Amino acid sequence: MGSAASVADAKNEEVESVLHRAGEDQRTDDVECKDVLSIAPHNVEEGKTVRQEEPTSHAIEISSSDESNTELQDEGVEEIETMFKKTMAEASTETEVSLAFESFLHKNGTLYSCFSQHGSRVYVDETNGLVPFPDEWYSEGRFINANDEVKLKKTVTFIICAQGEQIKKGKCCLSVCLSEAQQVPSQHMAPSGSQHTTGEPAVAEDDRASGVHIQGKGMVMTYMFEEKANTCRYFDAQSGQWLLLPLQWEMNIEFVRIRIQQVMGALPGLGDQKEITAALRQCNYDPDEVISAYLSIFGDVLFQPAEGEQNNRELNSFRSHLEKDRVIEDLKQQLLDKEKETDSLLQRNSYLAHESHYLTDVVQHLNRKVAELEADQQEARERIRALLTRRSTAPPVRPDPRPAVDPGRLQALSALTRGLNVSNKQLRSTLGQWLRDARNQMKQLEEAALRVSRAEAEAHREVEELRSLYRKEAVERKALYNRLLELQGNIRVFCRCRDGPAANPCLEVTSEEEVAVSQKGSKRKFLFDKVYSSGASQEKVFEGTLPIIASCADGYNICILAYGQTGSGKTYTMMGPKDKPGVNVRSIRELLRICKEREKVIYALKISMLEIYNDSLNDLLTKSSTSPLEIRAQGKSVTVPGLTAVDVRTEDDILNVMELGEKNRKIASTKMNIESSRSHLILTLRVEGTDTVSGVTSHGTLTLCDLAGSERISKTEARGARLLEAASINKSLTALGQVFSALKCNALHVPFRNSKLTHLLQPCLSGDAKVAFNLPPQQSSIIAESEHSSLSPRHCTPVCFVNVSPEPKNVAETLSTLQFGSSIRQVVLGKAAQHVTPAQSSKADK
Ligand SMILES: Nc1ncnc2c1ncn2[C@@H]1O[C@H](COP(=O)(O)OP(=O)(O)OP(=O)(O)O)[C@@H](O)[C@H]1O
Repeated sequence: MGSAASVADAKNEEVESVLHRAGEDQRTDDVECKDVLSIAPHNVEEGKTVRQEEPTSHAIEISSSDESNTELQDEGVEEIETMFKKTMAEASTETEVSLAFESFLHKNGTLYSCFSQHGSRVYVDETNGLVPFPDEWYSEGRFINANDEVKLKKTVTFIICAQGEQIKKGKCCLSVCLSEAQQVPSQHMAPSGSQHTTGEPAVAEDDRASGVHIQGKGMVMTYMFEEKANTCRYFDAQSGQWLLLPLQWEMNIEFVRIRIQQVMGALPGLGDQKEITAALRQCNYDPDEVISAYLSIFGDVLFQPAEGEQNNRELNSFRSHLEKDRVIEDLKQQLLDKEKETDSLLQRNSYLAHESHYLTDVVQHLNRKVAELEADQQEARERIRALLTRRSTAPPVRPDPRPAVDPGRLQALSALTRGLNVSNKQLRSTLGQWLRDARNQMKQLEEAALRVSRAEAEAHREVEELRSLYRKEAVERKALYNRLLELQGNIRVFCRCRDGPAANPCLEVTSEEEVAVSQKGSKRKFLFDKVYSSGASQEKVFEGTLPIIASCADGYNICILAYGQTGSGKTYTMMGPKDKPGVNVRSIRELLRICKEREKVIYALKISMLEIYNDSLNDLLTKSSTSPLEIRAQGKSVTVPGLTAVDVRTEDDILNVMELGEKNRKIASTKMNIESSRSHLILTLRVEGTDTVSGVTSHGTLTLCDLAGSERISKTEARGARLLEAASINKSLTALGQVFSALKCNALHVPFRNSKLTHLLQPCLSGDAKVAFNLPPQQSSIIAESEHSSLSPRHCTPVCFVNVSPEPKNVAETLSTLQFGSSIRQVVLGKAAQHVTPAQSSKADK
């Protein structure tokens, strides 16, 4: 085994070296064929041409172009023969030489031709010839049609010729890549046969000339004429003409036979030589074209060698299948055509049926007509006959003499008629013109109306826009005005009208801010921050005071007053019935809610109630007081020593306290009010809040004051004690008016001490003596809360309800009350002060 292997290796090396040299020779020599399949002796000298023909048919011919170098040629021939004896010893015995031809596509785009033999591979380099295939290239590219390589192992017919004589002929098996084989140019496919035939000397040297034995004719000379396509003809001596050779004979000509062999060698599956001959004829005797034609038709099934009969059968069956398919296709097409034809015939048929139906109807109709006409004709004939009969019997009728016509009159009539006709024509044309004009005018009018309506809509839209703009402006103006008042610190005055008689009320609420009073035919209007009509609910009325409540929890003194004539609804507004609580209850409820909401602040609420009756103070939360209460003033701060102050936590606590105070209030029946309050009620709620975070303490006071009735004494018809009450009430209310007057004109002295009422209300109606500490905001969450809730000074200024009655008999009091309210509305109190104690000094202050 070892020796055999070494012998084989040595043989391969030799082949490889020959191949390598051949590559070099190809670069330097005038080589006719540069195909990598060229195999040449390494010592072929200059002047010799190594010619490789028909590489795809694998027939190799080596011929010399220089006849003078006979010795060298002989040497070359010997060497070639030796080499082939070595390398293709097996060829003659149909043994395969495992020399494989491959194409390698490098990733840089270059296609290399390679050979491999016994596992070693070389490739053809443009400059260096055959070079060992680098290992790294395996990962840098791929072999093309490597699979086909195995399939295309073919038996190679080789003929070695020298000086036109065949010196060696044999077969070997080589592997060739299909792609390469297909890429071989067809010009290399020149016929290789050089068999000399007997016949005409003119074509004796030509390989197209040949001879064939034809039955009955003997041996005839053939020649491949190069016409438009090659055609094989034989020379008919009898006729002296070149005649077309039948296939049966043609396939035996060497020229054709070689090509048949080539085709059959490449496609072992083909068996019918006659058929191949026919194909060759069709392909201009180009075996490559025939092979590719077969391959394109039957595919690579032809690479598999098949038994002749079986192969024929398969091919025939394939063809018959193809034929059948074609026939089926034709039949299908015919069927489609027939179907279309049938459709059109059916359509035509239905159209004709329709036509026939219609024509039948027409014929019937015509028949009826004919019958009618015949009947008419018959009748006419009978009548003519009757007339003829009558004429023959009756005397001739004389024509009536024509009436005599006056030609003059006839002419006049005719002229008149013509004139009338002309007039009529003119009238028509005038009328037509008028109608056209009228239509035009109508059209113009319609357009104008359309324009007007559009303009109207536009104007309406503009008016609406202006209105909405005006409303917006009014709201903004109002807001600005309110803001101005807030900045100034004006007392807020709300007017509430109670219900009255439906007929002739002296009061009229003209807008949300205006009320008008009619007296003796004249009307006076008063402006307030808000006017509530008799229908306004307790909730609605409270809404006006709601914003100031929160500031009490921030350490401001808040005061809400109710002023008005007896029976005008002051107590109703402030206290209200149980089911419709008034401002007092609602304010305290709101305050409790706010205190509860502020989790970081601990609030302590104390409530006290007193009345000012006949200019003396009564504690309404105790019955045990013996000595009258006195007011103690300390700067602008006012206290009532000994006044009961009850701690309250819940709404119920407050309601109970208020109920107790109400019970203790001095009430008497007046002519104006069955349950008239004869005293001023002052309910004070002190709110002390301690911030658990900063330790800052706030001291706010909510003062709710239900003043006694402001009626004139004469009207109450009071006597005795009632008279004294009334006088005292009037005095205190007058003092209140004087205080407001002084405040309004910014007087240096404000007479707060003229009455107990004004004295008690001093902290609410003036700048407060207790000045706020100048604390940084972060130290006081109370201040922060206050700022956060955007409280303006306005939110801390007093609120005064002026209650009025619409009854005409009370018009004077109503006017007086409204004047009072309108007057105090102009009082400017300035910025309210916040009462807070810082954490460090809170103890000292207390
Ligand atoms: N807006 C109102 N809606 C319904 N009833 C009202 C209204 N205003 C007043 N009243 C009723 O009119 C009567 C008199 O009202 P109220 O006692 O509140 O008047 P007053 O101004 O407090 O009188 P006085 O000064 O004499 O105490 C009460 O019975 C009260 O219920």
